[in-house]
Formats: sequence, C-alpha cells, structure tokens
Amino acid sequence: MSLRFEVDAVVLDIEGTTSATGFVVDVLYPYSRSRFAALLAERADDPEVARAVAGVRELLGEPDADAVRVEKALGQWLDEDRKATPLKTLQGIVWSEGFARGELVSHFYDDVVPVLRRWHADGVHLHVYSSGSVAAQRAWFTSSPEGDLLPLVSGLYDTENAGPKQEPESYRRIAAATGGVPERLLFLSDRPGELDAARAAGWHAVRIRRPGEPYYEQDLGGHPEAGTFDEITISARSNP
Ligand SMILES: CSCCC(=O)C(=O)COP(=O)(O)O
Ligand SMILES: [Mg+2]
Repeated sequence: MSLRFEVDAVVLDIEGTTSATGFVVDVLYPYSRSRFAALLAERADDPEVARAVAGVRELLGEPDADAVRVEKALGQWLDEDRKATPLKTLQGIVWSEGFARGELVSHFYDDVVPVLRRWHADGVHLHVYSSGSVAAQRAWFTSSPEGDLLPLVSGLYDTENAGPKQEPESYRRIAAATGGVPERLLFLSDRPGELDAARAAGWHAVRIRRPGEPYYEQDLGGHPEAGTFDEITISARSNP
C-alpha cells in the first residue's frame, strides 16, 4: 500500500511504530524494574522522584504508601504495560542514566531511520508523541544504533506536557505548541485509540501495522494503514 500526504509535520509514536514493543518490554522494562528500589530508597528527596512518587500515591488513592508499596505498584503497572505518567517519569530517570552510561542502546525498525532522514532533509518537521517521558524520548533518539538522531526531531511530547494519548485535546495541544494547523499534521501510531483521537482533532492519521506487534490483529478504526514507513510519501509545503 502506498500513501501520500501533503503535511508540514509528522508526529511519531515510538513503541509499536518506530520501534519494537518486544524490545521495550524485554529490555527496558526489566532494566527499570531492577533499579526502582534503589531509586526510591536513595533519591527520595530528588524533586522529580518525589513528584512521581506523589503521583503514584495519588493514582493508588493511598497518600501514605511507603517505598515498598510504591515499588510494588510500579511492578504491577509494568506487568500490565500500564502507561501511568509517574511510572513513565521514574522509568525516564533510570533509562536516561542507562543510555548515558552506554548500558542501553535503543531500537528502531530497519525501515524507520532512512525514511526519517529523508523526510527531515525534505523539510518535514518531525515530532515525537509517546507515553515514554520526554527524558526517555530524548535518550532514545540520542542513543540509537545509528548514532544520535535527536537533531532530526523538533519537538518531544508525552502524557505530561500534552496529555493522554487517547484524548483529542492532547492533539490540539500539540498542534498549538508546534504552530501547526491540524490538517497539515500527520500522526503515525500502532494503536487505534490514539489514531481515533488524532483524527477527531482534525489530523491525518496512519496506522502502522507491523506483524508481531500487540495491536496487529485488532481490526478497528478504519484508518489508512502502512506496514512500513517506506509506504508513506510526504510532500512538505517548502518542497512540493
Ligand atoms: C523511549 S519511550 C519507551 C517506551 C515506553 O515506555 C512507552 O510507553 C512507549 O509508548 P508509546 O506511547 O510510544 O507507544
Ligand atoms: Mg505505540
């Protein structure tokens, strides 16, 4: 299938779209799980850690939850792949340190990086919108197997600065932040509920449907689909 869009910017989901969910779940999740206890015990006074812990307690409805209870909740949310913002904040802290130490290198599907480079060279603005925190996204793009990809990216959005990914209002916020008009924005994601929200905000939305990904079999939404990024052609305004 070949798809063509005239847009100024492409907004990218990460897990299931640019990158394999299996890598996130099998490599990144265990990495964060094994470091949460030390993070909660040794850096409870770090303002970002304290804010995230307060967020965990709020989601639990347990204002007095101690570090053991908080760690247990984080572990359960990891098991469920629940995209809870405080979990993502804490993961972002440990992952970005792991990437900086060279203990982690991110993953991109083979088709993705050449196409991102081409779109960028053609004047298409690239933004990221992921449940992974902005800190995690920055580290992910900086420490790729193909070197530092962060210069390709103009903006990073997560559930904290944009809002939940399945709500149209979040896409309106991103459009306002990028200065883009909805009909000149294209969102790529594996998850039908996110694509529905982007479409409801007036964006173009393409479902990236890769074999082996969790939403591959789900057949809802009626969105245009692509199996790889090569199937999508973008004409930017500056480069018709
Ligand atoms: C570098 S982000 C790590 C992946 C992650 O934790 C996540 O939740 C990604 O979810 P997405 O919204 O990109 O599907
Ligand atoms: Mg995804």
